[in-house]
Amino acid sequence: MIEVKNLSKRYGDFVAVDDVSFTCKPGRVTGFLGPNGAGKSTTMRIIAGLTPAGSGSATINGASYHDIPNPSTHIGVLLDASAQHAGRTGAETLRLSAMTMGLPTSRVDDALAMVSLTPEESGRRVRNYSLGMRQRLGIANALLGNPSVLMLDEPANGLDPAGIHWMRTLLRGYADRGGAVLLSSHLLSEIEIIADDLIVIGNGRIVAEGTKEELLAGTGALVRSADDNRLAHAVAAAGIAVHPADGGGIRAEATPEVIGRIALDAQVALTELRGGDGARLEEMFLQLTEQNQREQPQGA
Ligand SMILES: Nc1ncnc2c1ncn2[C@@H]1O[C@H](COP(=O)(O)OP(=O)(O)OP(=O)(O)O)[C@@H](O)[C@H]1O
Repeated sequence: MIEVKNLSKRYGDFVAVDDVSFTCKPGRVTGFLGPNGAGKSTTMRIIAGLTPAGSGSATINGASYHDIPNPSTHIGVLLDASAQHAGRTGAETLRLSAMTMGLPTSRVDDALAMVSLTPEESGRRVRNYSLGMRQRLGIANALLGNPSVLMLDEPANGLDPAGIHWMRTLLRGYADRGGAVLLSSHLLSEIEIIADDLIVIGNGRIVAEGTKEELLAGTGALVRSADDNRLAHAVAAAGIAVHPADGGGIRAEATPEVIGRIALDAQVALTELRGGDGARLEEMFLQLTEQNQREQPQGA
């Protein structure tokens, strides 16, 4: 598993990762969600030993990357699927990787089979690969050493819905066999499909974490009515927190039953009433994204 404790990283005065702690557990697919520039790649690069931590620690199965004798047999990493050599075939790419990692080249066929790349496809040059095939090849590369931990930076980037479902099946199977997966995304919709657990990061800090069910359940109610102002006053008068909802209507921190009862008493006709459906996570994420766009450092 991956354990990150009080990890921080500065670039000059800019704090890219700020006291980040989380655990990525065996048997679980953990989604690392945050807008562009939130600090996901920096955290992953530190875990993979490519960027030194400012302070704090990141360990894989209890040891930091540089202290593991043959790291690729513990952690498979995909940080940039477009970084593969375009002139080599997929199979050549993997054979070279296997040799570099000191692994038998027999692992190449296993890894290709795991990501469903056919012999015809793996015999093609990478320059002729679709984005989806590049992602598959990158994941095959990460799986070569039969590691117990997989760490993938934006693996679903650019994949179509079928590709995303394929990835979910692959990662689900891997986690069901006891593996721990950490994958990042800047899209809530991707993470919702693929991950079991979520870590949400914004401006270098963890802002929410928990199981997908916990975070997406939301406790509130979304309500639209003939008179949202009057309803909001009635809800507030009942001592319930109320906020404007994205796209109109209001979001109240109570169950739909309670809100329905208040609307009835206040004689406000409802046009829509439903459970929060993760609206809070979505709103929080939208706010983070907006905030982040304002707070990008100069020249970054
Ligand atoms: N080598 C560097 N020097 C200066 N600033 C950096 C460096 N690497 C990253 N940063 C800054 O740190 C912040 C976090 O970047 P990071 O790449 O970790 O974010 P991210 O969440 O992975 O976003 P993205 O999805 O855009 O890759 C960004 O503002 C970025 O500009």
